[in-house]
Amino acid sequence: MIAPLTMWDAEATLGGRKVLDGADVQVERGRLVALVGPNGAGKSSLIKAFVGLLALDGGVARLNGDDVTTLSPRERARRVAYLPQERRIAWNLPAVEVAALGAPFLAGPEALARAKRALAEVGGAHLVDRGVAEMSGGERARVLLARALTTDAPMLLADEPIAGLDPDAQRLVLERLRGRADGGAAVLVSLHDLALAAAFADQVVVMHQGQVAAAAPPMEALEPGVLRSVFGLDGRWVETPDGPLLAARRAQ
Ligand SMILES: Nc1ncnc2c1ncn2[C@@H]1O[C@H](COP(=O)(O)OP(=O)(O)OP(=O)(O)O)[C@@H](O)[C@H]1O
Repeated sequence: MIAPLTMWDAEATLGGRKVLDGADVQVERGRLVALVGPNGAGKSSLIKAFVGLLALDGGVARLNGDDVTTLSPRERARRVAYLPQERRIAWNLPAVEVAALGAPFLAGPEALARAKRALAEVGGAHLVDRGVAEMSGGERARVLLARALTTDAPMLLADEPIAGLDPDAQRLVLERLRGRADGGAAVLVSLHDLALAAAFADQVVVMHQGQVAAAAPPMEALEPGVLRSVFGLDGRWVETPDGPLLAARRAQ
């Protein structure tokens, strides 16, 4: 059966620069895939291409078998929840109303109830009635993540969902995303923390200069050769009872 999220041989250009250069990615139902890579590697571009916000020059991005560019915005929104890297929210609305925007297909009270549940899921129950313009960056990030979870779509793409969160919240959010995958969703998440990627993902896709440098179970994808050639790190993995730890220093 075809994976819900599939991208083949994707090519894309921004400002005259090739930002995707033959990228292949698949995310199966029930899987959490971590997208990692240095700054500028093309992670956001790849995620945007999946939701149809970046046009491909070549290749194809499919949502449940359909080329994303053939789907209406409404149909895209039904199929995929998207958390952009950009955390700006223009209006100072209460958190619950912002989170409810993730469920435009539901009646108001139902959307608000689901939004409240999603806020509680990400440790934001206390934020429900607070205006989003009067929040810290990490609090606002939780509200936007709740908006994506409110969608309840079978595919979930999150661009750096744990950036700016405290260590406890980082793990909480990854546990929730893991939970969505365990519940049957196809989840693709870009991350900079390689140890958390290794701890939570079924598979790690390493991007480098618009290409997929490795795609495999975490330890295999993030082997010392890849750590050195892609990230410039001399690194090795140490197994601990609490999960794998990365011991690393900048390569000389
Ligand atoms: N609007 C734009 N115009 C021109 N070039 C862009 C634009 N947005 C991104 N780029 C370039 O595209 C390349 C890929 O950027 P992208 O944001 O996909 O990387 P990323 O892996 O998500 O990086 P980061 O970890 O820093 O978020 C980079 O070289 C970047 O400079």
